[in-house]
Amino acid sequence: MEPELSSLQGVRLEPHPTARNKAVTSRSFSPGDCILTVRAFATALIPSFKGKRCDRCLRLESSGIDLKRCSGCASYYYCGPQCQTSQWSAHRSYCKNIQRFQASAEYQKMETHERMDSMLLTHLLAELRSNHTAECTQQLSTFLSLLPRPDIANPPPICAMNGRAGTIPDVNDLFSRFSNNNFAVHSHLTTVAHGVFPLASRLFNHSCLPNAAARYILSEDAAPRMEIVALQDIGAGEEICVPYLDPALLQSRQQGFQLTYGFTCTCPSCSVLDSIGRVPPPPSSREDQESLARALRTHAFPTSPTSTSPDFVLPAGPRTPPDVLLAALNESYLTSLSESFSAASHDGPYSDALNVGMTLLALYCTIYPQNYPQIGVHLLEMAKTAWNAFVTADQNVADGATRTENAGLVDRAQLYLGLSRQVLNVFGREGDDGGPLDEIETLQGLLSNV
Ligand SMILES: C[S@@+](CC[C@H](N)C(=O)[O-])C[C@H]1O[C@@H](n2cnc3c(N)ncnc32)[C@H](O)[C@@H]1O
Repeated sequence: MEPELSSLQGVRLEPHPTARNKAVTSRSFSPGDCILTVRAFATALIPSFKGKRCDRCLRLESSGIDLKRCSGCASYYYCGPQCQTSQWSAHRSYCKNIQRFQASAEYQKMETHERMDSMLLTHLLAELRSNHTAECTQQLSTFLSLLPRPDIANPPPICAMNGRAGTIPDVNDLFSRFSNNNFAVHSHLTTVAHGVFPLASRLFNHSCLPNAAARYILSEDAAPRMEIVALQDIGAGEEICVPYLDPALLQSRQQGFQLTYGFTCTCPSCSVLDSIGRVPPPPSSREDQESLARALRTHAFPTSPTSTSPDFVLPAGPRTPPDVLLAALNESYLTSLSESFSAASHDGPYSDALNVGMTLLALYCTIYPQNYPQIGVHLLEMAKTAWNAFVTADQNVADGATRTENAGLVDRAQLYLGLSRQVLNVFGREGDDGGPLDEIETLQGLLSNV
């Protein structure tokens, strides 16, 4: 058994019929419990964050964080001498070569995802050349024990390295474990980097109705940490699954599992979609769209009197939709609801935003499992929209809304904010300072002063 597996607490591996192994709990976990915490073996910033985040700890430049450029390559940025020093032993092997490599024709002709792979592989190899600690040896042993991707592609070009190499595994062996064992590192649910976390890869299979999710902790002078958080009550002996792809990719996700990971998902959500076969397109007439939206809201919130009543509750988890709702499971329906909500919640009319926002919430609750963070973030956006509608209330009255409707907006903002807090407290904080939980407190302060 790999050394890292023997010291695990609360989780053990068991055989899985098609995925080799599965991680099961050896005790129960409650929502919000941290099941596992692991440090990144290697990371690479996504290009749009280069120069805006520290290349070592990934923290964002801000009033308290002043990034300094590496004077050797002028391509890497650090939040301070501690991050630069601890990265130096690995960074120095490619520091003098990285500019030439990234300007080269072979790098320039690569697609964005290939460049990400190239940089992540470069960083991983540099780490292996420079780091001979017991932790590094363990992480390498776990990484090499991972299932290789199904169709082994050629590794991308990597940056030339200086200095002695020591014993390093073959690049093909490393790369064959890359794409199916690679995590998007996020801050406030926005992807900022890709990272290799071997133990988490070894343990967790995918489900589109996951009972756990990964969050990322960024702290000064440390490689980012991944924490696997329980989203629901998980009994002893249950499998722990995380989402590899966004479950909202209702039609495209199965192809993603096949191409990138080489498996067919048979989770309950995929089984329902499989039994439906071809999902009809969303209706085109306004009348049919409204009737679909109404039916979806009734399906998602059967026990709630109305979406504005103080008794409004979120469902305990998604239920299979009846046939009349099948068009709502077309991926394009979610896209169009999101776009309509986003446009109206920024520019108004806010009443339209709140209306379409409730339909989008109903759809999220039909797709995502209970306490999924995207549900909480959407509820926060709903609360902000109700607040914006309230603060522009005089204008609304001029536009024909009654004063009673406007007074109800504060109660609605409060209701959505409470539900958002309930969901996001389970996922907890991740990434940079600030973020949704702080925004909730700011809005709470404003609401309390009305
Ligand atoms: C990150 S590894 C997961 C750990 C893996 N079970 C093991 O024993 O090492 C990813 C690989 O596990 C398999 N896998 C993950 N989730 C699966 C699922 N829901 N159904 C079937 N295979 C799955 C696929 O082969 C995938 O490429």
